[in-house]
Amino acid sequence: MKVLVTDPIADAGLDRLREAGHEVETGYELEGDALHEAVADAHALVVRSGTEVTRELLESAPDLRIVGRAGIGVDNIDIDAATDHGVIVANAPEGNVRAAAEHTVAMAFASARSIPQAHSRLNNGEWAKSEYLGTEVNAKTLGVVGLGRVGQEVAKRLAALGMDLVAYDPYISEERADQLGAELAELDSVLDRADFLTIHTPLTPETENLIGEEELAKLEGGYVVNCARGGIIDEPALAAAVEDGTLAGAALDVFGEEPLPDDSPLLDVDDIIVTPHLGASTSAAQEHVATSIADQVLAAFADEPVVNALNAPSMDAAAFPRVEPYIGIAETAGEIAVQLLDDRIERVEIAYEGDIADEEIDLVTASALKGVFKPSQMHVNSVNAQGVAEERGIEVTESKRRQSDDFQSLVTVTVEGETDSVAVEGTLFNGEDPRIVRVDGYRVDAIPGGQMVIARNTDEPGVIGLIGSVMGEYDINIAGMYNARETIGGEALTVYNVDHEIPEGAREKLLDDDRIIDITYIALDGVEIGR
Ligand SMILES: NC(=O)C1=CN([C@@H]2O[C@H](COP(=O)(O)OP(=O)(O)OC[C@H]3O[C@@H](n4cnc5c(N)ncnc54)[C@H](O)[C@@H]3O)[C@@H](O)[C@H]2O)C=CC1
Ligand SMILES: O=C(O)C(=O)COP(=O)(O)O
Repeated sequence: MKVLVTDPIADAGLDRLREAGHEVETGYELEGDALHEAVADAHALVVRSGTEVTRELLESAPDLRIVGRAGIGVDNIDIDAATDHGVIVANAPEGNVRAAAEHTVAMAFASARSIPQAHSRLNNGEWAKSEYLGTEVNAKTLGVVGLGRVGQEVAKRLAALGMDLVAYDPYISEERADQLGAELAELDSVLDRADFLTIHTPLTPETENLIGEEELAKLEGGYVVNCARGGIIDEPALAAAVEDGTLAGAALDVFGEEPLPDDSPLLDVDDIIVTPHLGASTSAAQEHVATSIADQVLAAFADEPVVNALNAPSMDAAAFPRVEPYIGIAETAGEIAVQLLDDRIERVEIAYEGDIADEEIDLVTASALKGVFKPSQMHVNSVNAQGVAEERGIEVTESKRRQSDDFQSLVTVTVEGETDSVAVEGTLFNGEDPRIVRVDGYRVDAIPGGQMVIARNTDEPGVIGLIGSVMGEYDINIAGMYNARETIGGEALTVYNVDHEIPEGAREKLLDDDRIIDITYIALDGVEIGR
């Protein structure tokens, strides 16, 4: 597989991918057409904040399985477009949290004590001691906007340095805030009370320009630190507020446009200090995020759950082995059911009975849908299966029942149209052998894999012989056969596991016989998740 890495990541991550046998191409300067060309045959794309992963870029990458963000923020990735293309997007949400929090604390101090300004004066030979009178953080109030992972780490550190905490975050529980000793309040109240305001939300449509001229005015006399994302604070308004003395200072690590252009108004103001998006740039953080993303790329290649997938079902690694066999069973059941349906598909129901009902089954459901859509040749996988169903107006339901009448666990995929409905049931024998045990009401015992032929025929002597001899004529070896019937002389269904594809000629020959109602050939490639 080819992994294209377009922003610098730690060698530990690159090595992990290479050691697993993959081709790793680094292209840190790639832009425009060169970037589109490089991604054209990539199976994974690894980025940081420097690469815009747009819909157009994803369209240039037909083989792409995963975009790995070696860091937290994914505002540079069009996740909806990735989902539409069946591409997993995963980030590394933990590895750089402490680095970002420490940088925030450093920036708060640097701003409050004018460290960069004083340093620069001294480098110029000026001993400007009398010009710098700083502010202590002790006994001041820290306003935190976004009390998530980074915000909490900042809050803990600055609380330990004597600050009172007040936070604005509509999506965090009162209980969690209490544990941190933070009071939750509305944004206006946080702005009124804070001496230092620190931003830690992601950049989203909701947070874009969250802090504008009016908000900055409420913070009068205070300091602003932004180590989250440019675009959350209105930059011209911030430059003006610091310039005219409404604010004491600002410290910024992130900007609306990166790299920060030379003519940015932020660069002309002495009390605004800046760093070039360094929050995550420590060796420990970089090593951690690079290896985390490498592991997730490898998981995606191996069709295993991707732990920090943002647009695909993910699952606890310990539970995966218990669920994995059902992923293949459900896909097969979906594929068989839809091919036997004599109708336009309107609903899919996936029913879980027995032990499997206690597990996280999102991946299994996605896989059943993948099977349902497979014969349509659409590019459907566990990432976009739900979306494809929705787009097509196909209703998807799941049901769970702890008891199972005959099996330890049973997964039933039912596809329904206006007038027809077909259910296919699968289970694991002895906890390890996957079996399809019922097809459209007929009890069978078929191995879900390889190539299968499902014959529906009238139940009368000679039909099985006929099918056998036509298969023989076309050199098709039968590996297994499971026959079931409704009533004597009624309709029968036979599942054949075969070693070769059924040529159209054989199918037609069989269908020419009145006793054969239908012949469905299904080539199954077994468990294949993520693609
Ligand atoms: N400067 C740098 O190098 C780094 C920057 N970051 C930035 O920091 C951001 C936050 O990272 P984490 O704390 O790990 O994310 P997180 O998801 O753990 O926390 C974000 C918090 O913001 C809150 N939030 C969301 N919308 C909000 C709104 N409209 N108003 C108030 N609160 C809102 C959420 O409820 C959540 O608690 C990232 O999205 C990234 O953009 C992260 C790491 C390094
Ligand atoms: O992890 C994040 O969200 C960051 O902002 C870090 O960005 P970077 O990986 O240094 O480009």
